[in-house]
Amino acid sequence: MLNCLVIGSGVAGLSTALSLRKAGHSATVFEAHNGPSDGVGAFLTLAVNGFDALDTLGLKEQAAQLGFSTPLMSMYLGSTGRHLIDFDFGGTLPDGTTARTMTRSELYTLLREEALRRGIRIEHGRRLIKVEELPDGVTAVFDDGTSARGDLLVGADGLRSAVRPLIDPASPAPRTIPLLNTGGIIPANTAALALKDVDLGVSPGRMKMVFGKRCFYCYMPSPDGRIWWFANPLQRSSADPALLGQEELKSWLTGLVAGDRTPVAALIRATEDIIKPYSTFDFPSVPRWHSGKMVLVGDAAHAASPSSGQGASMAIEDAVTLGRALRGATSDDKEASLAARFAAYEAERRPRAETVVAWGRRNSEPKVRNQFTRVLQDLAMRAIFRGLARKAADNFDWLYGHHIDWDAVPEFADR
Ligand SMILES: Cc1cc2nc3c(=O)[nH]c(=O)nc-3n(C[C@H](O)[C@H](O)[C@H](O)COP(=O)(O)OP(=O)(O)OC[C@H]3O[C@@H](n4cnc5c(N)ncnc54)[C@H](O)[C@@H]3O)c2cc1C
Repeated sequence: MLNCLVIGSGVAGLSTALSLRKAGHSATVFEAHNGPSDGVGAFLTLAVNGFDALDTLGLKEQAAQLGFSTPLMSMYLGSTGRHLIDFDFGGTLPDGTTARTMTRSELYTLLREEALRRGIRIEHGRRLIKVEELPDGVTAVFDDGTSARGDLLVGADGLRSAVRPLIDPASPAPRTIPLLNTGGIIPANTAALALKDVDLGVSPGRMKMVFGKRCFYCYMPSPDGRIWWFANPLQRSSADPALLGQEELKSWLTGLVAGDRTPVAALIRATEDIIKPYSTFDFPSVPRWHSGKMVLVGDAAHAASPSSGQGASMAIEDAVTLGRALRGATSDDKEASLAARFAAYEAERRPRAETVVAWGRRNSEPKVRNQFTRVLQDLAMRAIFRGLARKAADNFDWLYGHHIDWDAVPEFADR
């Protein structure tokens, strides 16, 4: 058995702690926030590959009750309102589970409660500032002057990881993506009143994605009457959008979508609390995911653009793979054995995670988005769009519908 210190209580940290427990180890999670933290953004869509990975932690059934099923995406051109194509959001598992959209707190609460149920301690208000590597383990030092001893340390501390530079001081800084993000959720009662004559053009379970000229946006109704939306403005405002008040924010955003033939302006107006636009980031490539007794998971290792819709699912896949790589390890093992296990984990995860990062980045460039829109218009005019787009739809499957046969992934001992 190993005594594992997990830094960060996001989706990566909590699922890694669960996976390590499942592998027979003890795990303690240390979180910088004073209380439970639900991360940035109001909601996320968990794709089928995320559910597949959760299944190995025994959580798929509960997770499949969260939020609402979102199996389909429909794409539209904002300027003409033209419907382009419907995509299957990465398939359906044999038992009928599809991608689901949920609030972050729903997913985090599920993971936290399961962690506590399995005897995992979550300690809040413990910000890691230093790690001392010892011949027989590690000591994590926190900013409140306390410390903790363990056999190994997992950096699940997100985009601005404190563990990453300890593993490799030359590791790059996060890259800003030219993609602002904003959005909101309209409660059912507001939606029923303010939007009663508005035709959304989609029903629950279908995410409507619109390529506007100056803004890319998505919205979807949930079965309980709420309406969820997010927007990526492709043009900056003259003032820093993060400093805009709600009314200024509404008029900037409605200006960006003016002329689009969709009801998004009404959605923006009906939202009481629009999320302040914030910049988004990714990493080109983190040279080393592990060193000595430290290893990275989740965004700390491979933050991808939100436009990939995959960061949370990738984090869960990491967690499961690391747990498998550490199965059977003990605190008596030599350091070389731990290094080999970490290397096996990294070899399994790096290619897929970095493909997602690269793919997300490509989709985040406004230039590419505009070109994509033009190409789509062009293809539509030539009336061969549908055939080609169907091919493109197949291309989504490697990402969202990717099914890892976890039983076939060799555990470390089998390699
Ligand atoms: C706008 C937006 C939309 C997104 N939409 C989706 C989506 O639809 N689907 C999807 O799968 N993914 C989505 N993602 C990506 C997803 O949110 C992230 O990939 C995922 O949350 C990463 O989880 P994590 O646990 O690695 O990092 P985080 O969630 O960042 O968690 C890291 C934790 O570590 C803590 N921490 C940091 N430093 C320290 C320290 N020194 N000591 C102790 N604790 C520390 C932090 O407080 C935090 O709680 C989206 C991201 C954004 C920004």
